[in-house]
Amino acid sequence: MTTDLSDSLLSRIIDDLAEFGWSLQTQFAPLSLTRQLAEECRQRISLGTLAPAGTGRGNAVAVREGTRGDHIQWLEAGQSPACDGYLQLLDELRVAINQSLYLGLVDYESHFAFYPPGAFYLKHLDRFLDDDRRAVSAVLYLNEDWQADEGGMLRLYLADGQVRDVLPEAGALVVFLSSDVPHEVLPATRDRLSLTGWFRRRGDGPL
Ligand SMILES: O=C(O)CCC(=O)C(=O)O
Ligand SMILES: [Fe+2]
Repeated sequence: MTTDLSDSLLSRIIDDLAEFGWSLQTQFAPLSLTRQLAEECRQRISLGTLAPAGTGRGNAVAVREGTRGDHIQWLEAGQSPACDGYLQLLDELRVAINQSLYLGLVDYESHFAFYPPGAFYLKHLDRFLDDDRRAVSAVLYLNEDWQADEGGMLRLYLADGQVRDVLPEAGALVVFLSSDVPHEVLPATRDRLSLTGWFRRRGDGPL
């Protein structure tokens, strides 16, 4: 298997997850890849293929402007070299997490997300009431030269009571335990692009 992620990067993420329940790697993906992904996201926005995100699943899915204002489109393998390159990196991370932390992660589901200026996502947990397969959340940001005064931070409420803000700067990957870390997306003054996804365990029930 090709290894595009360095051993030291993988160990930092795994050690952080085990010790703190989250990890931020500001230089996870190369700029060449995040530029292609940002370009692809912008094309999809202009083609109108991103749709307002719902919250919840199945019958519970509802587009509630008050809760989240992002537009999303799910990724599928084979759509573009950039998307496949990203999915390959995340799969490497999935295998490394399984080898060290025995989480039994079987796949990774991911979508492009576009927050227009002013859009936000209120404080929530990345777990559905009827589906506990999402175990580890991972978000890659695609925005070059993000300034703190432009807002758009991901605010994490950690188990030890600390609150941490993450800038959505291109190339940065934030990873956290889906059931343990409530978080919110603060409104920004500029477009905010990302790839948000979840490593999943095998489900217990018939779904
Ligand atoms: O974009 C982010 O920083 C986080 C997005 C998020 O929390 C979600 O889509 O569940
Ligand atoms: Fe979330």
